[in-house]
Amino acid sequence: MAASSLSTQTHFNPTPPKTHLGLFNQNQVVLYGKTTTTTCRRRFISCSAEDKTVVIGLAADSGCGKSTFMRRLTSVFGGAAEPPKGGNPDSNTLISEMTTVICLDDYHSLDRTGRKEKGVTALDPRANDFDLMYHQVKAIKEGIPVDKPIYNHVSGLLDPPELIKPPKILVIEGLHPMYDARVRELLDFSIYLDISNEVKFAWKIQRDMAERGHSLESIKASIDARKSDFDAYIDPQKQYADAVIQVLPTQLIPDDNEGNVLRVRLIMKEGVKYFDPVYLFDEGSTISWIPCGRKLTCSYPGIKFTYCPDTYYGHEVSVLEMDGQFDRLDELIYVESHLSNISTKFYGEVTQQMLKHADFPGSNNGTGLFQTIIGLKIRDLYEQITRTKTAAPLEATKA
Ligand SMILES: Nc1ncnc2c1ncn2[C@@H]1O[C@H](COP(=O)(O)OP(=O)(O)OP(=O)(O)O)[C@@H](O)[C@H]1O
Ligand SMILES: O=C(CO)[C@H](O)[C@H](O)COP(=O)(O)O
Repeated sequence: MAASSLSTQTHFNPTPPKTHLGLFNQNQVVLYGKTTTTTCRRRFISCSAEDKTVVIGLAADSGCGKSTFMRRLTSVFGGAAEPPKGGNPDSNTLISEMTTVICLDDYHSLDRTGRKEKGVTALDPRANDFDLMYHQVKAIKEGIPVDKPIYNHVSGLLDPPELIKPPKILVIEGLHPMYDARVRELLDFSIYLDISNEVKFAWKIQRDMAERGHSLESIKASIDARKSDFDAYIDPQKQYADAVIQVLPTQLIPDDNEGNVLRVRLIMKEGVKYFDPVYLFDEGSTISWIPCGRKLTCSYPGIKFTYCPDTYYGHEVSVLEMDGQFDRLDELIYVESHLSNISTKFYGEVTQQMLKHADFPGSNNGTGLFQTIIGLKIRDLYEQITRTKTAAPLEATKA
């Protein structure tokens, strides 16, 4: 089915007969309710290793900066990310030359009315179809196009599906990319955006009051209504993430309750294939650095970086922390020059990326800085994986 034919907004049952899902093989399209035959990308008879899509998972609660992060990530790969051309205007998918970002809300098995009737939130696994998510992400990873459902956030209904062709890099973003062990296994790299309750509340107010006309009480009520499911189903996923970006109130201003200045921690798991954690000055040491002085303009409360080894859910990690905010973004080059393993292709690339998107939320603090660095690490990971895949057949021929 062509994406261009998918513009109606009728109620649609997203659960395909299980038998169809069990049938697909390397040369089949995993469709919503039926399976058809196709060939892999690059006209191979069957999919070879180098055809396989690299899959990245990004987990966070709603309103925690996933879209902003995605814009920074896709920009690292160049080109604008846009919804599928001629498709459903309410599609949640973003496609660029190298990347396709799919929103896991599309795997809601209950629409807005269905959730209300059953008394479950969208965070509850019972409102989501993990079997379909698993089979479709697996198929895409293997180079097979899929017919993915669409959850329409405007109508609250499940729309007819859209065709997703295997990209070079697939990002699955949403509430549950690391919830189901089978989906987790498919991820080449995973990120969790861990936004503390105070900060989440401040961001929600900023967006939902200013942009969506919601009242303070209704925002509070919606956060409270999701809290127990968030704690039960979303938050535990951070233990599986290869990198966590944790966003907390500043410690530079005693008893700060403004929420404007942030303390942001980049928690990076050690021993992850194709991922070398970033470090400050000296790998593995414990460092505290206040760069404010001649090279960096800092108004109150200044900027403080820390770097140290730690453990996180029983894993060895490196933690890089930035508390405070930049006054002048162009001076970030001074900080960048003291960071190592940032996977840049030229001196100043982090600063250039940050300046390019100076208008994005978080560009003057650690959220923007660490999201940009993770974007560069993902590019590096992708390049290493593809290099390995193309080198492997050559090695085999030599042997
Ligand atoms: N780093 C940041 N600093 C300050 N505010 C931010 C930051 N990131 C996001 N926000 C605020 O949070 C709001 C939500 O961000 P964004 O749309 O990126 O989140 P999301 O997780 O994609 O949300 P949803 O899932 O609800 O679509 C933004 O409008 C902005 O007000
Ligand atoms: O947690 C969410 C992820 O974005 C949404 O609340 C969920 O997808 C339901 O969406 P809507 O509120 O538009 O019905």
